Amino acid sequence: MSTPSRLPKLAHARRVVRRSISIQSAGIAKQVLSKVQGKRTPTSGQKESSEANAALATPSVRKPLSASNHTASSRATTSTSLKRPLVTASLPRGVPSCKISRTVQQTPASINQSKELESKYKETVFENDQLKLKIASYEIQLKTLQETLALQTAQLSQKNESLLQLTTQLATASAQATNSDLKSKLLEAEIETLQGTIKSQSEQLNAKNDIISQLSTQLTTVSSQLTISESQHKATSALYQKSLVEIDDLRSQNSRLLNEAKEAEIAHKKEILSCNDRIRLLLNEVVDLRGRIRVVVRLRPFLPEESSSTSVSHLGFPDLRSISVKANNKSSTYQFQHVFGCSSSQQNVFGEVKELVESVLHGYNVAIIAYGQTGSGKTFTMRGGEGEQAGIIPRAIEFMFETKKKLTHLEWRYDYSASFLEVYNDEVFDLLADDKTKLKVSVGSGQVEIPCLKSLDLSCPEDLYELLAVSDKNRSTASTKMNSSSSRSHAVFLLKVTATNTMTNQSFSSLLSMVDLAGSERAKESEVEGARFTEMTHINKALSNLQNVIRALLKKEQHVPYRNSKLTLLLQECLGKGNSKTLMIVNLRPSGSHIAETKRSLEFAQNTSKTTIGAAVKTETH
Ligand SMILES: Nc1ncnc2c1ncn2[C@@H]1O[C@H](COP(=O)(O)OP(=O)(O)OP(=O)(O)O)[C@@H](O)[C@H]1O
Repeated sequence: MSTPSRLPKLAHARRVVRRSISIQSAGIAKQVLSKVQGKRTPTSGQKESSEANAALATPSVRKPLSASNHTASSRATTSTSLKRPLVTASLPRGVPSCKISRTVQQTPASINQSKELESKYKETVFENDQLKLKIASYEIQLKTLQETLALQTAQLSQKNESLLQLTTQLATASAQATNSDLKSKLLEAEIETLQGTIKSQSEQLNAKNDIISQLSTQLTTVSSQLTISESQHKATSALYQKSLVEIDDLRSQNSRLLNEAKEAEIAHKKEILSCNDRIRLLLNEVVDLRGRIRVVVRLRPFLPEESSSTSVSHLGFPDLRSISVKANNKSSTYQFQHVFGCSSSQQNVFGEVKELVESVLHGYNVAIIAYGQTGSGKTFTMRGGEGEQAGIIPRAIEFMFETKKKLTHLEWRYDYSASFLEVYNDEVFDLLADDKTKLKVSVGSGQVEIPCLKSLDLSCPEDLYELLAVSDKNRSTASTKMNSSSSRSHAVFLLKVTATNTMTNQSFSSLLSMVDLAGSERAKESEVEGARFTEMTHINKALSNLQNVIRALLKKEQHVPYRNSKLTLLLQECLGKGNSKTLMIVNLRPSGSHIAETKRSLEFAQNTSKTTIGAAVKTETH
């Protein structure tokens, strides 16, 4: 802050300079006046008046000079008034004193006065010279002062510049201060916002604190509960440990009991199995007692289209095992294992067959053969329709799967696989194959072998229907006078059974053949010719050969002519060989118009079962 302190000094310097200039100027003016007076020799009144005029003619120096001038003037006046008398009052204004002196008469007084004036003049000249010297000295001083003034002016302008710079800096500083003000206002606003935030957060904090205090209370409650629970837990743990020991004891007891139970179960199963085996043997004996080749008869009902001739007066049913035929006033009665009348259901028929199917599950080979003239119901009996109309084949399969399930607990495992073939014109064809190619049949080591025959595993009863759907498409049928959809071939369904017992390591395989023979009819009655006649010839030849085989078996002949036809060759394993059992179902038409063929069928059936126990006995009455 040097500037403000310097400013008064500077003003003071200026005043000093101005005063000195005024004084000097006043001095100079005096000198000039004196020179002029010196030339004109003014009177004191004129001199005073000139001084006054000069003082008045110089307005710039009038005022500052007034004091000093007054002093000088009064000094001059005083000196004048002391040294000479005042005559100016008697002189008119503007009249020079010299002129007065010339006009005045020179007297001694005036000479003295003149001498006095002369000495005064000399004094005045001297004073004038003194003044000139003073003026010269003042001029030098003035010059010095001017130089000083110039120097000080330059310094002053420098200082002014500095002052300006300082002013600029001051302005900058003040702008910065304004900026700072703005910033501070912003900060204030920010602070205000922050204060608001702090306030809301404080409120939240308070709310949270409330929650915390509530939680603390809860925690205290829970802690006390926990303490109680811990003590309970300790008590429970002790109980648990005790229980664990008891459980271990029980476990060991349990495993011991389990082992005992297992052993008992095995023993029990073994006992059941041996019982089962005994039952099987007994069953087999019963089956054998009924005859290894058994025959049942089934009379089908009249069909809707046969309603005009519904009389069965030519047939008689003395009991469940007998049937009588009246022809040409001659009545013949035939006895069989069973005779099923028109009203017998598919289930009734299967009831007779079931024990043989069971024999297959016991390891015996079985053949179930449907025999009869065309249209007598062979296919219906073997295949049947849907639901209650289902025939022997689907029912046998169903029964086998049921039995398989039942025997699982005795550790028996059964696997079934099926083939379906037909013998047409003494050639064998696979009914499950895509193309109809002849199959070769050979017998090696007592077993029938058909190399390319398809065999499908049955995992459930439903698999059978897929198989039958395929075979139905391939079966050889034709429309004849006797049957609109007559089977022109012998259809043979083969079911191979493989059984193993994991407990006893027993295993066996057996075969169930279910045969739907082609219709046995006379050429004359069927009125067939050409290809149909050839078919019929082959059909009858095969049936006749079947009869021959059965006869040979009945007579226990050494040679059984199985090889005489493909049908008997195929069926030999189930037909008479080993422990095989055969059931023949002889189907009859109810109409009296087929009485001759009915009699022939009954004759054929009688011959097949003649020598077995319980076999049909032919009795004739007249
Ligand atoms: N027990 C029965 N109950 C009702 N209808 C039957 C019965 N037996 C057979 N039929 C019907 O009689 C007709 C002929 O039967 P099926 O075709 O089974 O004779 P088939 O002996 O097989 O003849 P073919 O030897 O010519 O093939 C069919 O329409 C069949 O539905």
